[in-house]
Amino acid sequence: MAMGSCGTSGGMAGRRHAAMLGIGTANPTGVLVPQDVFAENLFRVTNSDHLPELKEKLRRICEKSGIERRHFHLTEETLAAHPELFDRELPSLDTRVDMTADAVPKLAQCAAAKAIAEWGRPTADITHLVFSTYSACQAPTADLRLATLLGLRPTVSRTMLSLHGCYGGGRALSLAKELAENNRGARVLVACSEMTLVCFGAPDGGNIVGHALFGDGAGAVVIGAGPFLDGERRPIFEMVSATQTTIPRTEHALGMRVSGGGVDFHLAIQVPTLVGQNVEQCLLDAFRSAIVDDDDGGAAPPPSPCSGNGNGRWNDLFWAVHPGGRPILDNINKVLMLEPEKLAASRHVLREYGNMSGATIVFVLDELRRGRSPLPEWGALLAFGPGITIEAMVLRCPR
Ligand SMILES: CC(C)(COP(=O)(O)OP(=O)(O)OC[C@H]1O[C@@H](n2cnc3c(N)ncnc32)[C@H](O)[C@@H]1OP(=O)(O)O)[C@@H](O)C(=O)NCCC(=O)NCCSC(=O)/C=C/c1ccc(O)cc1
Repeated sequence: MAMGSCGTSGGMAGRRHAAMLGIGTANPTGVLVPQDVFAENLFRVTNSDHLPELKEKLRRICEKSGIERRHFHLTEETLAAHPELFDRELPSLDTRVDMTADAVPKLAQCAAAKAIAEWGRPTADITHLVFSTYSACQAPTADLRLATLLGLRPTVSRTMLSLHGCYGGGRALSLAKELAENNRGARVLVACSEMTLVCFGAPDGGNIVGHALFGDGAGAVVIGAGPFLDGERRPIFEMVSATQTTIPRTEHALGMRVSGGGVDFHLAIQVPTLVGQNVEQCLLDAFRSAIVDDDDGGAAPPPSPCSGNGNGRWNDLFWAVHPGGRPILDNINKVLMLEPEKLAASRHVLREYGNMSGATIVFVLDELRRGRSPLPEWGALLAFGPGITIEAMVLRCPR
């Protein structure tokens, strides 16, 4: 069924949408843990084998997670040298802050170097940096360290997003779109770098799902709006419109809190249902605010939700959905009546890396553009996190 159009809202002649010009991802090279031995390993290295029922529960959760392997910065050797990282009785925040201060921006550097190389222009042409992480515990913050590692200009305009969790990547991309479209010639580097060592601890009833889900990784994207410069590659995805929605009265459902033992997080069992119940309205709002790029010489207008009832029509799009957890993808699939392959990129990233919080959405975008078959012209990006906040973006794959 073709997406129709019945007059898109707010066509704006001459408007140039920001576009992604380079994408890079990176994972720590140290530890790759297969999910089927994760529970066994975790209980052994944290001296928790006296809790067999909890271990069995983690094993059950791992089996249902849709994850096959995850990368971690933290090694068994480091844990052996720092028992405070798994003994909640011992203060460990200093250790975590010291360890992440360098490791988080260095992982971001690996992803950013790839994104910049693909973009094709000198690093000095980056004008803005937006950095997102849940490991930001000190100032000067990780964005400055990354700027130094990459050799960005001292005039680069930096913004740090901290503790946004899994919607951090979506928020950073949305902010970069605004910066690129409203500052002529701006080239914005988005970097998201997430490391579980800031929240790692011995398993207890409260954090068991997080242990099964989260992994370490970094994603980076260079974003700019036309006119494009010599040497710049063809836009990968245009960022046509973006919305942020907070689901009312769901503050309790997802959260993080810095304590003496690191960052504690909380994931309510209702999160997949809440996301499923609210996602279609967020998408309708995002598509309503999409603007026709009249400059694009005959480009089709964005699909308009006012010309149909939504369901089924969503299959005309490509999908970049943050794989927060397997049931979240299942619920979105069901609510939007998507064909199974529509979420294949999200499921692939979940399977190969787990949930890398804000960085994950960059992995999904990277996976999508590497796919064998051509993508539909229009697509949707979704990311979720504490709030519950849903970031939605209408994307266009230039022809
Ligand atoms: C793999 C799970 C855990 C289980 O699969 P299932 O299909 O729901 O299976 P079951 O319904 O049989 O549940 C298996 C067990 O897991 C338990 N469980 C099922 N969700 C739960 C639950 N949130 N609590 C605590 N027990 C549970 C459930 O009660 C059950 O326990 P038991 O009967 O003893 O086997 C699945 O529910 C899942 O992936 N849930 C996580 C979804 C989720 O909230 N994702 C986070 C989205 S937001 C985001 O991406 C990041 C936020 C973030 C936040 C902080 C940070 O630092 C960084 C990032």
